Amino acid sequence: MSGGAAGLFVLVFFAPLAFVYGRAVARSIAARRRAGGASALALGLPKLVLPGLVGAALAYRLFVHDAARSTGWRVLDTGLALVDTLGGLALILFFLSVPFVMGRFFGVAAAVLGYFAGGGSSGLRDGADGGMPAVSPKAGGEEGDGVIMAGKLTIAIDGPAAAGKGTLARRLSAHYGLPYLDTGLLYRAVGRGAAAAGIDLDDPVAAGRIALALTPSALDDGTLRGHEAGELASRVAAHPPVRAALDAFQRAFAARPEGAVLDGRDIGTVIAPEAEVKIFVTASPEVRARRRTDELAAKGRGVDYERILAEVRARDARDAGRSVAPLKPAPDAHLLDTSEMDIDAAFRAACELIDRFLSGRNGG
Ligand SMILES: Nc1ncnc2c1ncn2[C@@H]1O[C@H](COP(=O)(O)OP(=O)(O)OP(=O)(O)O)[C@@H](O)[C@H]1O
Ligand SMILES: Nc1ccn([C@H]2C[C@H](O)[C@@H](COP(=O)(O)O)O2)c(=O)n1
Repeated sequence: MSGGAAGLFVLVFFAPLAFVYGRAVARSIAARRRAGGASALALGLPKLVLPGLVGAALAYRLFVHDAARSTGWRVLDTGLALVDTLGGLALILFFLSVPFVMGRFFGVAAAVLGYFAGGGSSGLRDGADGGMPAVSPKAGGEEGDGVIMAGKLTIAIDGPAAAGKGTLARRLSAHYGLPYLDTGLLYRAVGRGAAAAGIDLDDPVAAGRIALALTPSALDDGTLRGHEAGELASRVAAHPPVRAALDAFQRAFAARPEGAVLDGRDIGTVIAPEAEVKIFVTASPEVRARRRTDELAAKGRGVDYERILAEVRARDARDAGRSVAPLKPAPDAHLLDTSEMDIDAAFRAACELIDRFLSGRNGG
């Protein structure tokens, strides 16, 4: 076998091992990036120095060695001989060095492109990460309504209770063919889990433990969307350990290569500050309470508008007043006040904002 063919064989043979190692490198860069804020490229480049040198020596040995002739320059010839010897040594150790070199390059490239960004702090894993299935990987299994997009599009929707975030987010997800994550559902599952376990909802450590143990099956409970689970959610959501435990899953979802739609309270400010489009949906407390009352009445629940209004106000105050990730618009969010808009009008207004962004990006 020629040197080139042997080299190709070695690369293909070690590709699976390099993939596994590279994925670990990408995850570690993603975790450090979240902790320190530096870019994936800045964190990844130093990791390429040693594998770069070893890789160059290996490549020289595998692909150039046979063809190498004297250049007539003594210093250069000595240098190349040294490189050749180093490559030979690396070849001897190739069981270690080839997957290491390939894996490092693959891992840094994956981290820069945003793959494998999940840090794995809770039992939840984003399906894009090769782990457990995502909450809603596709918009109800539909393709987008004929919208073809080039490049990532993450849409962050935030706003107070009953503002219409979920209604809008689901329609945008279907329209643009993006996966959707209702982040409130995560906090609802933790609140419900904490109540079921009989722990004190104001105990941050105990609630944090429930969040760490959360698995996707806990999200299947249809009653989580109810009013009571919302109140429990709002209480446990104020605890830093709870938010920290749910952080990696949400960030990984937002960082999917194609993008995603997420709705919640801190998507534009904390979870996906790099989102391409951020919308802060709001409406007056009276309008929101009216919508919620009508929604519950339509389900046959006897509800009192004044009580719902008081609860909406109390939830707003708790969500906006907490010290971690409070409800507030990101500085670059578009405000969408739907007090005077029906669902279709709110959807059209959001699409206008998003389409304007897309056409600007495409140079249109
Ligand atoms: N623009 C709108 N006009 C009229 N009704 C609306 C509008 N947007 C949403 N609704 C209705 O208001 C109710 C609350 O909407 P939705 O559940 O989407 O709000 P949300 O912000 O996701 O609430 P939560 O904070 O509980 O997650 C639903 O009954 C929905 O159909
Ligand atoms: N990103 C999020 C999402 C939700 N919460 C908390 C605060 C809410 O009152 C509660 C329920 O959310 P909903 O389902 O009504 O959107 O969960 C949060 O703190 N951060």
